[in-house]
Amino acid sequence: MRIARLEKELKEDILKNLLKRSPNQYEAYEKAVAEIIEGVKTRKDSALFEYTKRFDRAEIDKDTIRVTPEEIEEAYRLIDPEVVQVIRKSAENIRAYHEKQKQYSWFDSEPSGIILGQKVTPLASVGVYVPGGKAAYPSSVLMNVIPAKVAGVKRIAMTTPPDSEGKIYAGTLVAAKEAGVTEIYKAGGAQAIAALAHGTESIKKVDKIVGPGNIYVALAKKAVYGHVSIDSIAGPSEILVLADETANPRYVAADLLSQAEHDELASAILITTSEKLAYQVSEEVDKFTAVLSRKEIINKSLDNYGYILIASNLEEAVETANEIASEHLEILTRDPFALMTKIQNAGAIFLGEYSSEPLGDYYAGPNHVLPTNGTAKFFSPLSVDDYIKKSSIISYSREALEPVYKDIVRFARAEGLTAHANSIAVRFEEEE
Ligand SMILES: NC(=O)c1ccc[n+]([C@@H]2O[C@H](COP(=O)([O-])OP(=O)(O)OC[C@H]3O[C@@H](n4cnc5c(N)ncnc54)[C@H](O)[C@@H]3O)[C@@H](O)[C@H]2O)c1
Ligand SMILES: N[C@H](CO)Cc1c[nH]c[nH+]1
Ligand SMILES: [Zn+2]
Repeated sequence: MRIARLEKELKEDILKNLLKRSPNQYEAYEKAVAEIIEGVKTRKDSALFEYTKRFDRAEIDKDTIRVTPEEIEEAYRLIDPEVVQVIRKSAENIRAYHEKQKQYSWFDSEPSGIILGQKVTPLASVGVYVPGGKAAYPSSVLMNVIPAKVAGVKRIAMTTPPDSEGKIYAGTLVAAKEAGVTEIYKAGGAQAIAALAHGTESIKKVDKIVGPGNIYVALAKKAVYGHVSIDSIAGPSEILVLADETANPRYVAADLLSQAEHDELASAILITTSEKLAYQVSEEVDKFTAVLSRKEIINKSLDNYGYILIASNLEEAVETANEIASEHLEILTRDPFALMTKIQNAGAIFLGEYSSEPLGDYYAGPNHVLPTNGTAKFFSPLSVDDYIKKSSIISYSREALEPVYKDIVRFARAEGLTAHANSIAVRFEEEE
């Protein structure tokens, strides 16, 4: 991996390079995505099937697009029962964590006759995109669906690309069944997002689309936003490791590669105060990569967005980490908790040498759909909040309104809105 000293210019170059991965920079893909969305919007199922044939090489029609109960039963037969057990345990952890995020309606009432409150309502329908191009992601099924179930969403329509035989990976189907998905469709990419947003003969429109995906998926979500709601746009995976001389170089290398293997556009960055560690990690990266099955993707992503940066001190390391605002941040230093308090921007923070990133991807419970491309500066992990909406509750009795109504009338008149003033004053006409 390339090793460099962390200097101001280099820091700026790296940030620019990382930001190139942002969906805002992908004009080249935008046109293709716009055409796909327009196609599905106007020609519905027929366009959806056509694009599925073109991009996934699968023959899908109105009779085969929706996954049947028999296909799900078959998936359970195909999948190793021990994997089913792990999916169940992991689902339990995810459910327990997200239950703590649940928000409840509340009402405050005062003796004067004022009731104020907030009513929490789950969204009625959600579309969950599960990526399936370069890898299958049963874990992402759990991460997207379980918070929706905890929130109380009734209709959860999942889409994921089929393989060239029109099938979906058995693990993805098992995870969907375990998590409680109500409908599963064989559709991927921008065409799936368009179908969920605009509806087709086979897929009914949803209110919100969530889930990560490649550049086509991300841009399609961006394009349909406003017509439906979306979660934040989770793009290619990222890891940033902050390490000092106490870190184990094999662990650091392994953790960097865990995210580099996702995608050629994934990013893996080490910032360390130890030059010795920098060189050791680079060696370990080479050794691991040589024997890893996804070495081609890894090599490309490391060439594109892999860096080992040597910082003069931990303050400089932390400052850079905050600017990069990585999706995942691992802290492998003498006192990780002390450093964590200085972290302003990161999607998920992993502390200590036994908290490797995949623990969060699969098992611990917090969501693995996290802000990428520097958006951890203002976005949060996917959560139960993404699946609810709130309504304000206001109720005043006559006794509560009477002492304040003239103030409200005055305020409305000050805005020149006499109908507003009238709607308050009309209730006290006899006192005027
Ligand atoms: N942030 C997260 O939580 C998270 C979780 C899992 C995966 N990911 C990321 O999601 C991404 C998954 O990407 P993927 O490609 O494996 O799967 P994907 O399902 O997102 O994309 C596959 C689809 O892309 C479309 N496509 C491919 N080439 C196309 C072309 N030339 N023109 C138009 N459409 C085309 C096809 O329709 C195909 O079905 C990776 O970047 C991975 O890092 C993120
Ligand atoms: N690391 C990914 C999010 O960036 C999530 C994932 C799913 N499976 C493995 N990893
Ligand atoms: Zn991962």
